[in-house]
Amino acid sequence: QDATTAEQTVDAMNKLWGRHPGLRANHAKGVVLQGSFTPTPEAAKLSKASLFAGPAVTVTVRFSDGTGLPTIADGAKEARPHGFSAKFKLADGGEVDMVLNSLPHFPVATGEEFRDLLVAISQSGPDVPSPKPVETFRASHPAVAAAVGALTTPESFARQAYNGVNAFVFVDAAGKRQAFRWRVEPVAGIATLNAEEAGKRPANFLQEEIVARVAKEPVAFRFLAQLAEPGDPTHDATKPWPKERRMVEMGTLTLTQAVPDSASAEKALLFLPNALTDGIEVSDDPLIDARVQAYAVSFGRRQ
Ligand code: HEM
Repeated sequence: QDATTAEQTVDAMNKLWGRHPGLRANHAKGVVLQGSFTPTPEAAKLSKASLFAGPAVTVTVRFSDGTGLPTIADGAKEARPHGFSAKFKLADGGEVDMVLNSLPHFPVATGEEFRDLLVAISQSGPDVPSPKPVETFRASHPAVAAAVGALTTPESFARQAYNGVNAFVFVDAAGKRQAFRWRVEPVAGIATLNAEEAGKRPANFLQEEIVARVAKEPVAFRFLAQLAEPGDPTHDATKPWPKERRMVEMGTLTLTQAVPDSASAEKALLFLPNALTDGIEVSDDPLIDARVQAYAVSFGRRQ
């Protein structure tokens, strides 16, 4: 993907949601917490990454609402998908990032298509006659309706499952490669609100609830890797793999405290889907590079 696509994508986000100094072009509203990740013995068999060799490492997590609107209500339909970003601090000084959200799969397969979708939305205001550009786009991209239709509003950031959507590749000590997708499940279980309940909640209920919850008790998530079988597409994030694919338990993340000054912490943070370590690699999914470029453009604009 050429660099202009990323610029055009962030331009489209800024047009849709406004440009807010110091804040992210997408997932602008968030909250930062801290904890640790403990790998399972199975994890070390799949990947030689030091992250899975143990002992536990420190992790910074940012939960977020969708869109670049910094004051969006957490219960709004547009605040979905909710985001989950994690930065693992390795013993060797390196870092691994995981940038997940609550979509079961992505609405489009490439960065160019995502830019086109955002542009179509920005050209489809209430006064535009049908078929609006976004309606035409959705008609030719059925994965959009399937992805968006599966979204829900959680009762808590701690009661939501998050998906990696993009495929990555584990490399084990013998050099064997295994494509996988991340799935993060809340130990407290999934709990969703219906539209009416979500609409009645205070604007910051998810942000405030997670801070209050972690002050009382640790908040834990299971990290699962869904393993691809030969023939499963790794280059197309619109295509979920069959449900019966093996899910390997890779470890548990336990959040133990909110970061005292979340606003300044999130300003300094940049999560990149290709920030990996020896033993975890990118796949042939073109969205990964598209994301990396767009996140860098957004980061540059929010300095
Ligand atoms: C071509 C596809 C995509 C583009 C262009 C895109 C673009 C962006 C941009 C520009 C930001 C703001 C980055 C920053 O300022 O740090 C962002 C944030 C984010 N995106 Fe994406 N995104 C894409 C796909 C995805 C996918 C597939 C996921 C998850 C599965 C995802 C999850 C997130 C999350 C969780 C954040 C907030 C990061 C944080 O907490 O700092 N995005 N995205």
